[in-house]
Amino acid sequence: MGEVTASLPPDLHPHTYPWFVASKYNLPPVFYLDLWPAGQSMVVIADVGVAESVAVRPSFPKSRSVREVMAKMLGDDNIVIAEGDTWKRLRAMFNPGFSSKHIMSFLPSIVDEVEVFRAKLKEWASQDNKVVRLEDQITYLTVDIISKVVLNHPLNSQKNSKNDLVDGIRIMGNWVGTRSSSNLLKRFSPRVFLNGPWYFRPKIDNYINNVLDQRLKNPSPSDFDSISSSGRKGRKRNLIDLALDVFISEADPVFRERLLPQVATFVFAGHDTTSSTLCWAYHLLARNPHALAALRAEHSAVLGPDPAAAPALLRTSPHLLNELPYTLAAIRETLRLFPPASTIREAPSLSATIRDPASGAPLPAAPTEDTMVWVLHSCIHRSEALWGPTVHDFLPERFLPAPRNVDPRPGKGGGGGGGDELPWPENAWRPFERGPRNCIGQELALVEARAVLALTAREFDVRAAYDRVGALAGDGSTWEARATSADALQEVWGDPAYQILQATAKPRDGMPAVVSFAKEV
Ligand code: HEM
Repeated sequence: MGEVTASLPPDLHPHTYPWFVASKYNLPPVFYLDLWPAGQSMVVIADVGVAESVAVRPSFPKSRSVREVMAKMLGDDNIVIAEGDTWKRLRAMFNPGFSSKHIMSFLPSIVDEVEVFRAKLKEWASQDNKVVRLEDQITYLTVDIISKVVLNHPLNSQKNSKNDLVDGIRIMGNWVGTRSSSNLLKRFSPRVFLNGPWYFRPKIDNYINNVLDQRLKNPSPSDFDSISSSGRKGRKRNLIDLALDVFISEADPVFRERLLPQVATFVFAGHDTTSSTLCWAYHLLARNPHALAALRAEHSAVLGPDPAAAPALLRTSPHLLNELPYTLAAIRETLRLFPPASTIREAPSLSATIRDPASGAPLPAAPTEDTMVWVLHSCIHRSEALWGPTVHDFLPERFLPAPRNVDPRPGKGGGGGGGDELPWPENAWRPFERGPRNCIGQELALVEARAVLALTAREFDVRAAYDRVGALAGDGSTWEARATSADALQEVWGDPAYQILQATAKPRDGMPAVVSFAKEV
C-alpha cells in the first residue's frame, strides 16, 4: 500500500486508491484492504454480481461510519441513513416528488437559474484570461436549484454567495474530508473541530427552520404556477408540499422535528454531486474535441441555430430536453469516469449471501464485522475487464443505441470513421447505485446537467487551468483551506484534475478554470 500511496497525490480521494492497489497486485474483484491506523478496514467490491448481492438483493444497511458522519452533519434518521419502516415511509412520501414528470415541471425554474449562470460565464469570458473556481460557481447554481425544488425558496446564492445555509453546508463538506484524512495531524487539528457540525449545524437548522416557518404559515403561495411538461399551466408541488400532505392527513405530532433533517439532506445531497459532475463534464468535453463537436451539433439540431433563443424554447417545450441523446450519453460517461459517490454497507457475513464471482461457489469465510463493505464505483467503472481497452477514454458513444455505439475516432477499427463497438456491461454503470436505496434524485440531476450543458456548451469554452491555481490564492473560497501543496504529486491517469474527498468526491482545488467565447472545435 505504501508504494501505491507514494506514487499518487496525498489528497487523492480514498475511493481511487483501491483501483491502483488492485492493478498493481492483480487482485480479484473482491478483496480486503486493511488501512489501520489511517482508517477502518474494508472489503472492496469491484464485481458487478457481488455488488448486486450487497446493494440490490438483498440491500444491506448503510455502514456505521457513514451513519455517524451523516447523522452529525444532517441529523438523525435522515433519508440517506434511515433504515426499516422509518426509511420506507420517507421514501414513499418523497418518491412522487422525484418522478421524471414531476421534475420536468420544474424545468422553467431550472432554466431561470441557468440563465443567471450563463450571464456569469459571459462576464468571465469578457475578462481576459480570468480564472474562476468552477466548483464554487456551479455549486451556487445547483444549490439555488435544489432550494427552489425542495422549498420553493429563492436562495439567490449565485447573486450573493454568502448565507448561513450555503456556507455551513460547504464548510461541513470540508470537515468530512479533513476528519477522514490519512494525515493524522490534519485529522486531529483544532480546525476540524471549528469547522464541524458542532458549530455549523445550529446555523443550518436555524436557516431551514425559518424557511419552514414561513412555508407552514403560508402553504399555498401564489407563485406556484408553472408550465407542466405537457405544456399545460398547473400547480407545481414542491417536496415540502408532499410532506405537508402527510402531515395533514396523519396529524403527525413529531412531523416538524423529523422534517428538518430531511430538508437539510435534500439540500445537501441535491447540489454537491451534481455540481462536481458538471465540472467534470466541462473538463472532459474540453479535452475531447470530437465529443464537444458532437454535443454542439446535437444542440443546434434540436434547439435551433441560435443559442440565445434556447432558454425560451426550453421553457415552453421542456420535452426537447429528452431529445438530446448525445448530451445524456456525455453526462453518463462523465459519471462513469468520475463517480462522485458510492455506497458503503454493513453486511453480516459476505459468505452467507454472496458467491465467488469466478466459480459461482459460496465464498469461503469472509468476516465483515467492523468492516466497511464498499461497492466501489470508481473500480467498477474503470475495470478493463468490464469496459474494454478504452476504459479510461471519454467516449459518450458507448451509451448511444446501436448502430451509433461505436468508437468514432479515426483508426479505431472502422477505417478512419470509427467502428469498434463499445461495451456497456449490464449493471456495471451504477453512479446512482441500484436497488431500493438508489439515488432518489437521479432524474433531477440528469435534467439539471442536460439543461446546463444545452444552454452553455455552444457559447463557451470552459477549460480547467491548474497551472493558474495560484491566481486564486486569497479568494476566500472554502477550497483555500485545502489547497494542494505545490510540492505534492499532482496527476492521476495523466490528468491534473483528480478527485479529492470533500463530503463527496470533488475536483481538486475546486477546478480552477478559464472561460472564453466558443471557438469552432
Ligand atoms: C450526479 C448527481 C448524483 C449522484 C452521482 C448521486 C449518487 C447517489 C448515490 C450513489 C446514492 C446511494 C448512497 C448510498 O447508498 O449511501 C444516492 C442516494 C441519495 N441521493 Fe443522490 N446522487 C446525485 C444527485 C442527487 C440529487 C439531485 C438529489 C436530490 C435531492 C439526491 C438525493 C439523494 C438521496 C435523498 C439519497 C438517499 C436515497 C435513499 O436512501 O432512499 N441525489 N445518491
